[in-house]
Amino acid sequence: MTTTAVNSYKALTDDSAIALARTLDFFPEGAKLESQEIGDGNLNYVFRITDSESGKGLIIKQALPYAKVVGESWPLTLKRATIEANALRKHGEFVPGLVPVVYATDANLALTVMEDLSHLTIAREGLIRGEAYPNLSKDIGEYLAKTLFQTSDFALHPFEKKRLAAEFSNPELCKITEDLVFTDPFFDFETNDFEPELRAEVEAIWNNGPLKLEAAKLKKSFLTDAEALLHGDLHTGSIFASDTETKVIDSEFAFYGPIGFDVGLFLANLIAQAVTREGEKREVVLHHIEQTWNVFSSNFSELWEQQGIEAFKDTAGYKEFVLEKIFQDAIGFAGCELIRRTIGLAHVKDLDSIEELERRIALKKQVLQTGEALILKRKELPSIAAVVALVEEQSR
Ligand SMILES: Nc1ncnc2c1ncn2[C@@H]1O[C@H](COP(=O)(O)OP(=O)(O)O)[C@@H](O)[C@H]1O
Ligand SMILES: CSC[C@H]1O[C@H](OP(=O)(O)O)[C@H](O)[C@@H]1O
Repeated sequence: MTTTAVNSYKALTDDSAIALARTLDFFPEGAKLESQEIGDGNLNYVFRITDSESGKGLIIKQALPYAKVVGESWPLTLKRATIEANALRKHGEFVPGLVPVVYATDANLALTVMEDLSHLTIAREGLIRGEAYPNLSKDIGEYLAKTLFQTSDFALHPFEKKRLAAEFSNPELCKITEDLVFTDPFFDFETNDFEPELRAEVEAIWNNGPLKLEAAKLKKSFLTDAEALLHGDLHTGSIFASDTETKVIDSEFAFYGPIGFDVGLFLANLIAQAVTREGEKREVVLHHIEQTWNVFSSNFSELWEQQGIEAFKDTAGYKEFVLEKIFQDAIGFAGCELIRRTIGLAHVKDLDSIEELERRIALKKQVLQTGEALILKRKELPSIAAVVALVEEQSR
């Protein structure tokens, strides 16, 4: 059910969200509906509409014409709602169990109406509370392999791949990532945000020529390597989880980019969680880091063998070359994400919620060092086990 009425843009209120929900063929006529705005992200409104008798609910996500976290001084395209809904649907073709169902969209109102996942927890929140989420890395490894392989030139006719790349052209949201992940943290720019206790480490980054050169190369890859339809912002706050289920949401940053970007962002957010833990609880997250790559690469390899359409697919060494490039990109992108989540505009709660200043600063210094090492050593690290060993080494 896609809404067809021609509406001009207006921000929803609880009342208009309920009125809109009534027009969808979802709730019984006369149902007692309640609305709550539950958005906790940086950009959009999210209304949860529930039938107070049955408890049944749906989600209406609305993009604002600006970035919510900054306000009207940062205008932002409403087209991101269409990108998000279309990316959820496209990825859902390959991993139907790992994304929410999209029930309806309205491009003019910048709305996506989707499955209510409130029985799950945002993975970042659960991980901060010490949850293990036993299926998380297996599911995300599979999500990454299937969505990225199936939207790449290795699986699609070149006309279809280029049609999709044009459909998912997303310059304004890409610009946010180009600035906030790849540029601003490496310069003395106003958007950066860090504790005064980190100033010496931050200035060392701004003055580190070899590090900046590698960050520039990674930015170039992000700008130019149109390899597959990415999620574009795959952090643990974009994933709902429980012990048995995993669902990826919030794909408004989707575009055709380097496969390693989605992989690297997820790994970085696991690393930012791992460093906050000790003992067995840390081992759980370190295992997720290894398993994500292992499941991704074995699924990707299997898809290559069984469904690949590339003429060179059986040429000795080509698959290994492709996987090695993805691995090195992923490790470098993970390094950039770790740095930006520590000193850039948008931080992660895993680190920021540590109340004791001394511990928070010590862990942030460690994360910065890990980020730098991942960027600089990405071509020397032979395996995901070596990446985990590097994370461990930085903790000592
Ligand atoms: N399908 C859903 N079911 C239940 N809650 C949701 C759903 N989608 C989003 N939310 C809630 O809204 C919050 C913000 O959603 P998100 O898509 O991350 O917004 P933003 O684009 O602003 O980051 C999520 O952290 C979650 O709490
Ligand atoms: C001003 S956008 C900052 C930051 O927010 C986005 O994340 P989310 O929408 O999940 O909160 C994205 O990571 C951007 O880099």
